[in-house]
Amino acid sequence: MEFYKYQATGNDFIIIDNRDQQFLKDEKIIENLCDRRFGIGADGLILLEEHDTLDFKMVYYNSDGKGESMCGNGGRCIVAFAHFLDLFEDHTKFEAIDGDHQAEIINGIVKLKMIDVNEIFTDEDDFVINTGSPHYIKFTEDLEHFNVFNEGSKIRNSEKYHEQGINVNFVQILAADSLYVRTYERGVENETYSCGTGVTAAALPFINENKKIMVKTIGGNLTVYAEKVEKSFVNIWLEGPAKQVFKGKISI
Ligand SMILES: N[C@@H](CCC[C@H](N)C(=O)O)C(=O)O
Repeated sequence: MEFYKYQATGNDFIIIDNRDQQFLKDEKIIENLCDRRFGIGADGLILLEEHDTLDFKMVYYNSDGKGESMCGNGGRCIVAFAHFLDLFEDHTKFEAIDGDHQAEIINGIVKLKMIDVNEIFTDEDDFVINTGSPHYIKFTEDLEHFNVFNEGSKIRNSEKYHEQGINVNFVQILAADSLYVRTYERGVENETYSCGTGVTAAALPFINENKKIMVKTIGGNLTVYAEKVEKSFVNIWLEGPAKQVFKGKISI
């Protein structure tokens, strides 16, 4: 079976064209394929499937083989893959676990429309925001020297969150429209180089008259656009590079 490897600001994914439904959706197989020592290695695995009315369907799994949430960087990668497969010209619409998404691609830069966010919850001094996947947002200083793995896994495995899990984003404010974000991802159970839904969640509290927030991650830069309408955030777009890295054959 043929697979492709894509990365979007260092968040990396195995992508398989599953329009023929040949891929066996088995948690252990997906976990093994994503293993960086015994498999191909990736933060997640994504299947591109047929859709009745839209260009395609995205089926996402974290590297632990479980798939219960949306992946923003994975969404941008599958748009680049669908473009590579000639499924659309420059604008597309596809279905993911959290609903339908519009996207566009220009010169390898993918802009993905995210779901509307109707509420920002607080947890002590921190925020909890669902952008298709659940995110804990904690502000910190000197993020470069911060222990994201230790502090992130503490919150993710805390009594309040351990059952459902949560992605934990540490955010340093660089300017009114510029952030640095590092994320401990549930389902990878480690820090990843970037998390699209996490970057989006981190940017939303900064959206007011300012509709564009630049976000630095370990793997590169992303831009979040959104509009605030009363307590809700609408017209949310995540923009950044998404790239095919290689292709190969799975021998299982
Ligand atoms: N890397 C992703 C987020 C993937 C989902 C997350 N790990 C979860 O389980 O909620 C992104 O770019 O959004």
